[in-house]
Amino acid sequence: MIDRLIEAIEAKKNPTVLGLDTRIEYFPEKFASGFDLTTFSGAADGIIAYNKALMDALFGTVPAVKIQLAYYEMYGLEGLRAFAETIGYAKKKGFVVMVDGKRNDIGATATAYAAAYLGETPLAGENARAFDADYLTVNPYLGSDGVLPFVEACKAQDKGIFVLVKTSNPSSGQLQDLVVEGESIYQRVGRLVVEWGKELIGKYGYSDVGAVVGATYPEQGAELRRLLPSVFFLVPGYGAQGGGGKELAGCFDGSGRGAIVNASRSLLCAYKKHGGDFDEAAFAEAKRMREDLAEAVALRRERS
Ligand SMILES: O=c1ccn([C@@H]2O[C@H](COP(=O)(O)O)[C@@H](O)[C@H]2O)c(=O)[nH]1
Repeated sequence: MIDRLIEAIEAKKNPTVLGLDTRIEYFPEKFASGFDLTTFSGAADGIIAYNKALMDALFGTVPAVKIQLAYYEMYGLEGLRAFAETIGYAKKKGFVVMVDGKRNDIGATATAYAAAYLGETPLAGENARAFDADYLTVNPYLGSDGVLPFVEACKAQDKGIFVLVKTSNPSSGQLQDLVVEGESIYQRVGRLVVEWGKELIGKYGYSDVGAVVGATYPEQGAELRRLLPSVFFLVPGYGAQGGGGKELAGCFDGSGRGAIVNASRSLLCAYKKHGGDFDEAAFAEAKRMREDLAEAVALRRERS
């Protein structure tokens, strides 16, 4: 999977993920008036239409989408309908599809999560795909037996995972920065990620088992880039959380690979900044973000 992700980024010359954390409060008034937003079903129809319009506007320039499950679960079964339809449409448009669910549990249950998002669910006599994502985010807190079922699914199905290593939120350091046996927890998790992914290295030297590294901690991003040369980064925290610009140079490697950067609210609500229609404004913001990241990559190349 990782080779396909890298090639998609290179085809679009853009290491950006469109984050589909879509909620009805983001809809501009004119768009909102087309749906019955007093019901889950109307909200789901609106979310599907909003996502499709954004994907239609951005598929030529952005290689991947990240669908944040929480924003679909909050609309109940209808939200899951919107989630499934968004995955289907994203695939039709050629996006690499990441699901941000931060899943984990004991091994047996992790196997069920892996079947749900990356693999196949056994039915009487045959298997079927529930939600056919390319990538899933995974929480490492339960240790190896909670992660290996996802790694097995990556192997069997040519999929990928991003394991939480250094998250973008303000209190991420409360546990992740604790020093244990001479290294921080996030460094230790990073080393485990290398271990988990060592049999899944693709032709560019990166593994299907990647890491989530927050844009809001650029120093740790650069440190982890040096420590974990085979680990590809999903970098959330751009825009609305304050991350971005040349600070992100250290997340990339000397050839400009190694990371893809997510932006959700700054693209979903770009019309509030740029004016005009929400899809056109998202396109303008995606172009600006691509230029911003191109500067970060150029700086990284200069330094190598
Ligand atoms: O460390 C992390 C891990 C995941 N996220 C998720 O990424 C997006 C960010 O949304 P923005 O609107 O661009 O801030 C959201 O789905 C988070 O749950 C993260 O932010 N940090």
